[in-house]
Amino acid sequence: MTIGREERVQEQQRLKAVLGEIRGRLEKLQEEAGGFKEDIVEIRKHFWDDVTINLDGAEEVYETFASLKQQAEVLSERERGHRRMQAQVRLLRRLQESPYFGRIDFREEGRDGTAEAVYIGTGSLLDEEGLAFLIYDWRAPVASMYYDHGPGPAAYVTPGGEIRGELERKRQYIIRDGQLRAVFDTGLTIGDELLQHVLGGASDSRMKSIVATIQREQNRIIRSEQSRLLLVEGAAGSGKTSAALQRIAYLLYRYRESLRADQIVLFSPNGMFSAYVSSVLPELGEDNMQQTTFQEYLDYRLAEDFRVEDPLDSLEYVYGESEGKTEELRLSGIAVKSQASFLEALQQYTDFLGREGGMKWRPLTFRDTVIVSGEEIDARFRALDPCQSIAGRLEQIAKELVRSAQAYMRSQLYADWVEEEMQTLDAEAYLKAYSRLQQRKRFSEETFDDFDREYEELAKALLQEYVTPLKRWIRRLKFLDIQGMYMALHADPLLRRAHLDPLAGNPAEVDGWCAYTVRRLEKGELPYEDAAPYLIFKESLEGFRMNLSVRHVFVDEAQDYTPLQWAYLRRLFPRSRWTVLGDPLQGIGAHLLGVREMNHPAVLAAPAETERIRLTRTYRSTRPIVEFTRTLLPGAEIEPFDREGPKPTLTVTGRESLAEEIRRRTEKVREAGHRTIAILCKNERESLEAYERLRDVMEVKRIGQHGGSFEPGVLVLPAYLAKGVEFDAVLMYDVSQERYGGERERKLLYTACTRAMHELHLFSCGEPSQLLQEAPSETYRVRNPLDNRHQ
Ligand SMILES: Nc1ncnc2c1ncn2[C@@H]1O[C@H](COP(=O)(O)OP(=O)(O)OP(=O)(O)O)[C@@H](O)[C@H]1O
Repeated sequence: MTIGREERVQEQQRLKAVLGEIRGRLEKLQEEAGGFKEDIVEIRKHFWDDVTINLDGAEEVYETFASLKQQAEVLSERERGHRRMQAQVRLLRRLQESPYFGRIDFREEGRDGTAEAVYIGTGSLLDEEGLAFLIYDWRAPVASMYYDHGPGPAAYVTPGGEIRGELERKRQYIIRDGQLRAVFDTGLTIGDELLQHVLGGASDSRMKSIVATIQREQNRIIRSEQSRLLLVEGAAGSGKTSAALQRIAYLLYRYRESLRADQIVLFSPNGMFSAYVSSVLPELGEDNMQQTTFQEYLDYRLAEDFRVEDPLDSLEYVYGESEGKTEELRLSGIAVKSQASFLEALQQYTDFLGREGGMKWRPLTFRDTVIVSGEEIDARFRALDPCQSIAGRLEQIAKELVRSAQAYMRSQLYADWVEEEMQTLDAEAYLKAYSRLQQRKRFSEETFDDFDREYEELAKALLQEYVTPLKRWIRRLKFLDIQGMYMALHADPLLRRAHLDPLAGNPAEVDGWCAYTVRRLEKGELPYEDAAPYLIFKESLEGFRMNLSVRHVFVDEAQDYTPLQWAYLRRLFPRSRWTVLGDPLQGIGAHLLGVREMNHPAVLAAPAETERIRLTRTYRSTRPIVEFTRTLLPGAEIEPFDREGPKPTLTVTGRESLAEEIRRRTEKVREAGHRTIAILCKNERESLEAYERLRDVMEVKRIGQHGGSFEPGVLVLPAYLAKGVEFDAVLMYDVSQERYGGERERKLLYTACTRAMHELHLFSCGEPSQLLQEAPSETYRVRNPLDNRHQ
C-alpha cells in the first residue's frame, strides 16, 4: 500500500536528515582516521628510538623488555583504534547507500505517548548525543518484530525478558544511492510488493542478502538459539542457503564478544557454490566464515595415501554412460558403504586387528637395508598390553622405532658408505657441520686426535641429517600399512565373510563390489564411497582428530551426506553446534537413488536438543515454473510465491536442428532482459557435446568439473554442478526418453529445472522423457519448431 503525499514528504525529510548525519560523521571519522594512520606510521618508523636496549645485567634486560613491551602496546592500541575506525567508516558508507529498509511503530505495553518509530537497516546508528537510535541493526532484538509481526499485538524477546505491545505500523523502503525510490505500508507478510520487486529482478552470479524481506519462518531459522542441532528441510528455492547466511551474520552480531567468523565453518557442495555465496556476509558488513567442501577436507587428509575420487566423478558415473554389471555392483557397494552399519563393521575389524592380529606393517628401512622388519614390528606390537588402545600402542612402537633408527645410525659411523659420502661432502655441508661442531666446543685444536674427532663429528652430523626424515616417517606412523589393511578387508575372503557379509546378506554381491574396490585401490585410487570410511578406519587406528575451536558448523545441501559421513563430522567437531540444511528431493548422489527422505543426521544431537524447521514456500521460481516442476516429483511439498511469468516450454526437435533451436530461444530470453542463462546437460559428456555444437552458432562458456566460473552470459554445464545456484533462465539441453529414461534421472531433472527463476525451456531430441509425460499438459507449452507462431 503506497503512502500519502504528506507522509512521503516527511519520509524524504527524515532520510535527508539521516544522510546529513551520516555524511557529517563520515567526514569527522575520515579526518580522525587519517591522524591515526599517521601516528601508526610514525610509531613504526621510530619504534626503536624510544626503546632503550641494555642487556648488561638481569635488571637491564628486564627494563629493556619492559620498554619494548610498552612501545609495542602503544602501537597495537593505535592499530586497534584504526581498525575500529575503518570498520565504522565501512558501516557508514554502506548506510549512506541505503540507510534503512524498514520501519515499525511500536507502542510498548504500559507506556503512554506516541509509538516509537524503529527504523531498521544493516547496521546501527545513534544520534549525535548517543542517546537515541536513528537506525537499528536488523539483528537487534526489537527488529525481530519487523519480520515476525504485522500491525496488531506484537512482542519481542530481550535478554531481560519478553516485551509486549502494539505494532501500529509496518513500512518498507527501497533506497538506492541515498535516493528514496519507493515506500509503502505493509501487512503481515513482508510486503508482497517488495518481494515481488526483489524476486522479479535479474539474478547475478553472486548471491544477494535477503535482509529486507526475510520471511517469518526464515527468521526462525536465523534467530534460533536454543538447540544444538537446527535441522532445516526445505523445498528448492525456499531460501535455505539465504537464511543460513543471514543466520551466520546474526550469530556474529549476537555473540560479537565471543564469536569470530573463523570459528564458523560452512560445508558447501562445490567450489562454484562457495564463490556464489561468498558475497553475502561482506554485503552485511561481516567477515566471511570459513568455507570448505567435504571433498576438500578428504583430499587434505588422504592425499598422501590415495588419489581420492571427486564426488563429481562419482555423479558422472551415475549419470554417465551405463557400464552394466559393474555399475550395478558398485551401486550396491555404495549403498552399504554409506550406512552407519559400515562404520560399525570397520570398528569391529579394527578391534579384531588390535586383538587377534593381522595388522600390516611396512619395515623400517634405510638405503635398502631393513632396520626393523615388519615381522619384528608385529612381534613388538603383540608384546604390548592388548587392553591399551591401538593408537597408544602405536605411539609406543613409534618411540621404540625412533630408538632403533638412532642406534642403527650410530652403528654406521665407520661404514663404507659414510666414509664415501664424507669424501664427497660439498663445501657448504662441510662448513655447516663444522660450525655446529665448534658451537658444541667439544673439540680443541690442540688435541692429538683432531682428525679422528673431526671425522667422527662430521659423520655424526651427516647421519643426523639422514635420521631426521626417518624419525618424521616413524612419527607419522608410516610403518603402519593402513592401505594394505583396508585392501585386505576387501580382498581376503575370510575377512569379507566375517565383517562385510552381515551388512549385505548376499556373499556373491559382496564379492562383486569388493572386487571392484580392490581394482581401484590397486591403481592407487580411492573411490568416493570409500573415502570417508577409509578416513574413519585410518583414524580409528592412528587416533582421532578433533577440531575444538569451531563453534558452529553449517552444512548446506545436507541431503547428499551419508549417515557414515555424519558420524565422522560429529567426531571431528565435538564442541560445535549444527545448522543443517537440505532437501531430500534434490538428493542426486549415487547412494540416494530413489531415496526421498532426508538422511537425518541424528548422531549430531539428541532429539531433545534438535529443532526442526520445514520450509515449503519457494521464492526462486515463478508460479508457472513451480507448477510444472512439482509435477516431476509427485507429492513434493512446494508452494510457489505468487509471481507470474511465462509457462515452461517443451520443444521436440531433431539432433541436427537442436543447436539452432537453442540459439533462437536464447536470443528471445536475452531480449526479455535476462542475464544469466544456463544450458543444463545430463552429464559432462553431454555438456561437452552441447558446447561443441553451440559454440558454432552462439557465444557460450562452459563450466566443467575442472574449470570455468559462474558469470553472467550463456553457460553450458552438467546439471549436478548447478546445485545450490540459480539462473534467470534455464534451457534443458535434451530431455529425451533416451537421456532421462528412468526413475534414476527423476531427481536430477527436478533439481535442474528448479534452478530457473524466470524462464524454463526444455528441448528433446526425439521422444520426450516419460517423466515429462506425467506432467499435466496445462503446466507447459509444447512448441513445434516448425510453427513459429508460438515463439
Ligand atoms: N525472504 C526472501 N526475500 C527475498 N528473496 C528470497 C527470500 N528467500 C529466498 N529468496 C531468494 O530465493 C532464491 C532461492 O534462495 P536459496 O538459494 O537460499 O534457496 P535454497 O532453499 O537454498 O535453494 P536450493 O535448495 O534450490 O539450493 C534466491 O534468489 C534468494 O535470494
